[in-house]
Amino acid sequence: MLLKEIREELVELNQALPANRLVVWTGGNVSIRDPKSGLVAIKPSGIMFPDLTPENMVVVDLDGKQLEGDLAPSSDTASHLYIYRHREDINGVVHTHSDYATAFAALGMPIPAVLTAIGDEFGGPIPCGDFALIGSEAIGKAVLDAIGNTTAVLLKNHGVFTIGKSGRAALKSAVMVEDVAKTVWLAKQLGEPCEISQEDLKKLNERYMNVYGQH
Ligand SMILES: O=C(CO)[C@@H](O)[C@H](O)COP(=O)(O)O
Repeated sequence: MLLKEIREELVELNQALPANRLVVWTGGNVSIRDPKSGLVAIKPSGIMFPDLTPENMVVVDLDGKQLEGDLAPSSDTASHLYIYRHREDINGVVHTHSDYATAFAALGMPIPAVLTAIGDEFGGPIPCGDFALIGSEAIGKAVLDAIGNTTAVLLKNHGVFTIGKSGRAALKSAVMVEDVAKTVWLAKQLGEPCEISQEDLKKLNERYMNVYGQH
């Protein structure tokens, strides 16, 4: 069986979606690209998260040819693959419908850069990309058209897509998006949140990426 360790990690990352309250029922999906082979492992479509196992993960090549797995792959497979084909630096893609971030998406509204946590993690506002129908690579194109240099994007009327150098990095971005979306939503109930300057956003992001934590 191909990609044993990646399959195990992929189950863990997919199950982290409901555990972090980023999805309900069978919503959302995670994929990981194996940097060595270039193959992608992705969640099967419409399966309850507790029923995901390393064996029922689906392995596809970058053109979408199913190499392993008996179940149909995630509905968003073509879009994940579009992202991997166009971004060699990305090895993890996460899609969620997390509540607060998706409320912004329902309005087609970016999340403004009004918290240091947004500067740290995203370096600026979290953009909102165009509406795209589910089932083709259109969502992947909308993600890359809007995402710029950051790791998260809202898709209008839909939800959240995040990308990362690894599946875990993409998951972290998805958790952070929901956290800041909630705080910004709360702030908007009290008034108009204050934007952080471009200069300070850049400084926050550089410190977080290069100094924060253990180096
Ligand atoms: O919103 C969508 C489709 O983009 C998904 O999040 C589905 O809700 C889950 O689809 P599968 O990955 O299970 O096919």
